[in-house]
Amino acid sequence: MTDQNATATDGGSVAASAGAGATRTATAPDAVTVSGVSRVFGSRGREASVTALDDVSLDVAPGEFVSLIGPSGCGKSTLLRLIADLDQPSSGQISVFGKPARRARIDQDYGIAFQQAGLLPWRTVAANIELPLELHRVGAAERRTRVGDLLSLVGLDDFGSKYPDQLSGGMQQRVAIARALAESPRLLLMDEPFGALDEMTRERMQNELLRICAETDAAVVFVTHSIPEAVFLSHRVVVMSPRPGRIVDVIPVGLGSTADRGEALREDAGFFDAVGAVREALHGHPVSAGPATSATSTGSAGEAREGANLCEPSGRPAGRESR
Ligand SMILES: Nc1ncnc2c1ncn2[C@@H]1O[C@H](COP(=O)(O)OP(=O)(O)OP(=O)(O)O)[C@@H](O)[C@H]1O
Repeated sequence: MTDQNATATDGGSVAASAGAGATRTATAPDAVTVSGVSRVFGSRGREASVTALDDVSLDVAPGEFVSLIGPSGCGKSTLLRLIADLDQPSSGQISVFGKPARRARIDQDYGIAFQQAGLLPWRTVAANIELPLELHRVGAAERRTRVGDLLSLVGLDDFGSKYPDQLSGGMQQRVAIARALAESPRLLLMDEPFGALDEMTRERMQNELLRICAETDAAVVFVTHSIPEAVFLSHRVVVMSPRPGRIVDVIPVGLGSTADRGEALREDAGFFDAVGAVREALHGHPVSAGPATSATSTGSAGEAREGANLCEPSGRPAGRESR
């Protein structure tokens, strides 16, 4: 595993190559490879065209947790949709586990969870979770077993027969995550899945997501506006510029494996250092690398904590290259 990272491309954007914290073998393809991808939305009538993404390159290793963060409209959701094959790039290539994105979608190589849980209100919790299995003609007995396992995994054993409107927002989101995991994907694509939750529920969900990732070893591409959330969850935080969206910095978070992360991390000095580093990068002042020590140079824990209160969290930068 390389220690990350990021290399400047001709256009000034940063190519983020898979790295820290995940297990890469010589033969396994990356979970996600985005190469020189741009997305230009066409003009309508008198409206000018919109370049949502410009020359974005990003690799995500198997089992790696990568967050995308950047100002509103910088193309985070667009990038996630391209990876999920819900939209096509104007130029560049995307592969998922070495396959074209379309093939990966057909093969159900990934699960998706968005900000709105998107549950079907007329189906019970169990029936929502088993929907992807039903669509792929998995037998009833196997579906029942799998749904039972998933309900346990997300801590909803007693709620399988309830309907979505009988659950809290956090519980609904857990159902959506269970559904995304139904086919044991090796990759999860998550677009602000906790954005609508209160802070306490959100932190609990973050803990659960880490536990689930540790258990399933899935890679995750996670869109968020919260720096602390990105830092707490990720092996690397990818920082994007205002439109046209480019990757301007990639910050490795050296806070250990997903399995080792717990509540105590939120008070860890390394966490605040990493929050500070991401915040600086977001404000256009990427901090030069250096393992652990360089993180200290991003500002005091107190300053970083202030940054966290402004919007975000995560781990100690383990050394990176930037533009
Ligand atoms: N279907 C579309 N047609 C035209 N423009 C689009 C379309 N989808 C996205 N855009 C534009 O592309 C840009 C990037 O949008 P996107 O939703 O990816 O940003 P984002 O970073 O996810 O924003 P936010 O953080 O606010 O969710 C925006 O300017 C948006 O208006």
